[in-house]
Amino acid sequence: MNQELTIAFIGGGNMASALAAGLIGKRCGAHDVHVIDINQAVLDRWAVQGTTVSQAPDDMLARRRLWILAVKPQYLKEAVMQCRPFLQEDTLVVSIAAGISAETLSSWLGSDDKPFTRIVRCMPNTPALIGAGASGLLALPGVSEDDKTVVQQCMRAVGEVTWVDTDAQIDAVTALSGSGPAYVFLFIEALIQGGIKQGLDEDQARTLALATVTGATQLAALSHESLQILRERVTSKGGTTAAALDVLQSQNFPDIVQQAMLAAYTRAAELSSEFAQ
Ligand SMILES: NC(=O)C1=CN([C@@H]2O[C@H](COP(=O)(O)OP(=O)(O)OC[C@H]3O[C@@H](n4cnc5c(N)ncnc54)[C@H](OP(=O)(O)O)[C@@H]3O)[C@@H](O)[C@H]2O)C=CC1
Ligand SMILES: O=C(O)[C@@H]1CCC=N1
Repeated sequence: MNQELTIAFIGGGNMASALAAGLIGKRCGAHDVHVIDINQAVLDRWAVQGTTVSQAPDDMLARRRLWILAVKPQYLKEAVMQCRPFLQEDTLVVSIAAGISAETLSSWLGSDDKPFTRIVRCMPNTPALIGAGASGLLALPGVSEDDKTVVQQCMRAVGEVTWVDTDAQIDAVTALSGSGPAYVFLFIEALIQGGIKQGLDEDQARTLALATVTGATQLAALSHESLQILRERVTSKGGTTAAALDVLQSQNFPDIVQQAMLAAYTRAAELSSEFAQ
């Protein structure tokens, strides 16, 4: 564990909690983490874990090397402006906010003649809570290789990591893995409801649905075969799976998923232009 790493979460809600659950104990101790959140009930939940907390930025923030900006995009500029006076030369800023570009953050954190460039945009997801997350990362040019390593090691502590080159690609990561757990949860909910409609009780349907999605995912990850081959192995000619897949294909299931992803991507771009500069 790297005891040198000190972290501040600006915004201590769902995603900050998921990240901290993976980071505390692996990358830092609870006492190395400072949480700033306007909501006292949220802070009370953090304080019992042994982190320091405050409702507004203070000197503790200046003493935290890694800042993780974790408020909703709509509140990010206000939060950044409140935190900016505490920024140090060696502060490394990671923003997990959907849609807000690295360039916009750079202008908020810096001044016209000196934009702040030690910024990494990160798009994580909530399975980070159990160390099974997936994150996309984008570094501004001011980020050193050492800083990139720090961020990469943090995010590796909570799951898979991939670096991308553009804000548009971070929006694509948002549409795929950032929002993706919600699509999968909806699919599992539908499987459970389908099982119940066909006569299973809720516990049975839930157990089978979760085991099916986990098993299929693990098989896909461990197998050397393509997803298409794995799918075809389930699909006996004239059998039950073929009947089900016919319905999914005729309703354009792949297209529906891609339309949903496009809506997420488009919303990220909207947030970007709404809050730019
Ligand atoms: N949830 C997810 O799956 C993912 C979220 N993200 C991104 O993470 C960010 C946080 O999302 P999420 O954790 O879901 O949101 P939450 O609303 O759960 O958490 C944000 C917290 O920040 C607090 N807050 C608001 N304004 C300020 C401020 N000025 N200073 C300090 N704290 C403040 C909020 O208080 P209050 O509730 O009282 O307003 C809330 O407790 C978003 O930008 C989102 O795009 C990225 C990937 C996945
Ligand atoms: O819904 C959102 O906007 C955030 C970003 C990705 C997941 N949750």
